[in-house]
Amino acid sequence: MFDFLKSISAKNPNAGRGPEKPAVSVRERVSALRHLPAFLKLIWATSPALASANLVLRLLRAFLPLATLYVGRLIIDDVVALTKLPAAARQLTPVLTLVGLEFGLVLLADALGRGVALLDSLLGDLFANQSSIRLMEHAARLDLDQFEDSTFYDKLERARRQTLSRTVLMSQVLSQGQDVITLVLLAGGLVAFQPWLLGLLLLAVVPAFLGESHFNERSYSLSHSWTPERRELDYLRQTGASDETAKEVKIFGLSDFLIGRFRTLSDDFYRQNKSLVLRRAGWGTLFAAIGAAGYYGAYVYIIARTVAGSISLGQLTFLAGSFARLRALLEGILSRFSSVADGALYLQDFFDFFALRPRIVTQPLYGERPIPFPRPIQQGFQFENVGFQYKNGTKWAIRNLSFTLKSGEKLALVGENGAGKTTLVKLLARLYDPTEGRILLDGHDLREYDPAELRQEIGVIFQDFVRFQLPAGQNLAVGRIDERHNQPRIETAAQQSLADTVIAKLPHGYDQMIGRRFNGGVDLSGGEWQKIALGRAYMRDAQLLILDEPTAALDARAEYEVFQRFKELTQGKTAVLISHRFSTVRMADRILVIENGQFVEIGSHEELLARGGRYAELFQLQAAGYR
Ligand SMILES: Nc1ncnc2c1ncn2[C@@H]1O[C@H](COP(=O)(O)OP(=O)(O)OP(=O)(O)O)[C@@H](O)[C@H]1O
Repeated sequence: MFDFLKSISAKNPNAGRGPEKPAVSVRERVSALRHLPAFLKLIWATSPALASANLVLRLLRAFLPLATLYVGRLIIDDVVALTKLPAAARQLTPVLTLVGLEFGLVLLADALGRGVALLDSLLGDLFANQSSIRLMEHAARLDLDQFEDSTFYDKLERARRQTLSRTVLMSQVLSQGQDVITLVLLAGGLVAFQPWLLGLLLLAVVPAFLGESHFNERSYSLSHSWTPERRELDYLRQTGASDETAKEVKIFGLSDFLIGRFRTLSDDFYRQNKSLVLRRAGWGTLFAAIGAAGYYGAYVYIIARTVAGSISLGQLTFLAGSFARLRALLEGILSRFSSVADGALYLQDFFDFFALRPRIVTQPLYGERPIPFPRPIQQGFQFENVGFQYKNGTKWAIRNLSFTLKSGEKLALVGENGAGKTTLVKLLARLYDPTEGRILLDGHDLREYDPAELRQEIGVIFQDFVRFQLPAGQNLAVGRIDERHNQPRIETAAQQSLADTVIAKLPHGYDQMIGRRFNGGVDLSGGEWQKIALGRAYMRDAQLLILDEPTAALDARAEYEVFQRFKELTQGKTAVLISHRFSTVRMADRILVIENGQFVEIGSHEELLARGGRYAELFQLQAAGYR
């Protein structure tokens, strides 16, 4: 009978598509149910008031089907009894009272049903909002390298995607409880009459349940194994039509290429899903027919007993009604069981994501507490044989690097593309921890400080700084977001970074929305954006300022002015500058030259020129370009 299960399993819908996740076993599905208590706890915590009201209404609602059927039975028996009386003796009042009672029960059931739906929807909305907030909060706590890992993205993606289906899961779990109570009550009536009818009932619904769970499992496996492709589809959709990419897509004529890839992937998914949906519909029809046959078998039996006179007409309606109701309930419960198990599998992704822990945490050598950050920094930072390898990288980005960044010093980093300059500053800001060696601050390993406190004391502007779609003032204030209402401070930072000249030209000044994504937004030129980003560093008021290619997009005059101010503004502060422009680099107290992640030389501009090494060579090369 269940050959279809084997035949379907053999035709793995993912066949031929790279590394695939095996179909989820029944054991995995059942074991995923263990997440339900934690899930219900989360729902309860969302709003105990709404959750308890929901439970009370559902409990009341669970009793109504039995009560309604029972009153229906009394009505029919009364009517039959009345028809047997002489016309003069027929009293309608008791029957009408019963009809009134049934009417009341129907109204109550409807009101309770609506109440439950309302509470489900309110609770679901609240829960979805809170889960999204928790997801964002948790993602913010994780490390940068976790974001660079594609399996992490898949987890995040699945956890995020499931926000909506989790609210569906919530009402499914609650409805399940409600229906089980109704079922037990109705089954009690049926068992009292003829226990084997219950067996017939099970026989009628079990095949449908097995079919449902099988297809749910296939559907989950398909959807799970397609997570990376779905991310790619989203990426293609975004790249094919967004303000950020439109320019290059047009110039390079990329739309056919992008659409072609999108079409191939989406057609492939459509085909696989279609075949699954078709098989599901086919088997579903057959199982529904089996269920109906079971019902009519029981119906014939009950009719035969009524005709034989062993039960009343009212009992006939009650039993036939109970049987039909039970079949629908049982079918619902069993098929819901498999979608609950299915939803619980998704819960696994949700809890898996929350189980991820950041690794960049304080690791105090002595005692429990991180050591307090020095204010001011006394000696500075010391790299001791530092090596770093990206998790997904094949070679060392930095190796055997030792040097000192003295307190108050302005250090420039020089090296060719890919030499490891940005990696070095990411290590300084503890976005990553060294793979080998250590970085000391005032004699203590950076790992002994609280990472949040460390980052507060560091102002970094990366070359790929974010162009936030926010008003100009807030775009500067992201450097110190708790000061976003401090207008004088924002304006001072803007003056220091020359962003004030950009903002002065905007129609709404500091309130002008920047970026084209939102209504009324104005886009800026690359250099104008850079002045805004630079302003963030001045908002920060940190002890260590790191500017990674801060002036690459600035015109010659702006660059000159920025560096005139930079020297004044970083008086007494430690600063690291990364630049390919020697006009910028030469302003630093010392210059560290690195190549392939390794130390080459360090010294002032004059010292390095006099030495005639790599720096002198690169400097002459650039100078020759100007002659
Ligand atoms: N997130 C990453 N994952 C894997 N490898 C990376 C990552 N970021 C950088 N790399 C690799 O590490 C090496 C050093 O990169 P880094 O960005 O530090 O160079 P850089 O000196 O700042 O270069 P540029 O002058 O081009 O900005 C390069 O080989 C680069 O390919």
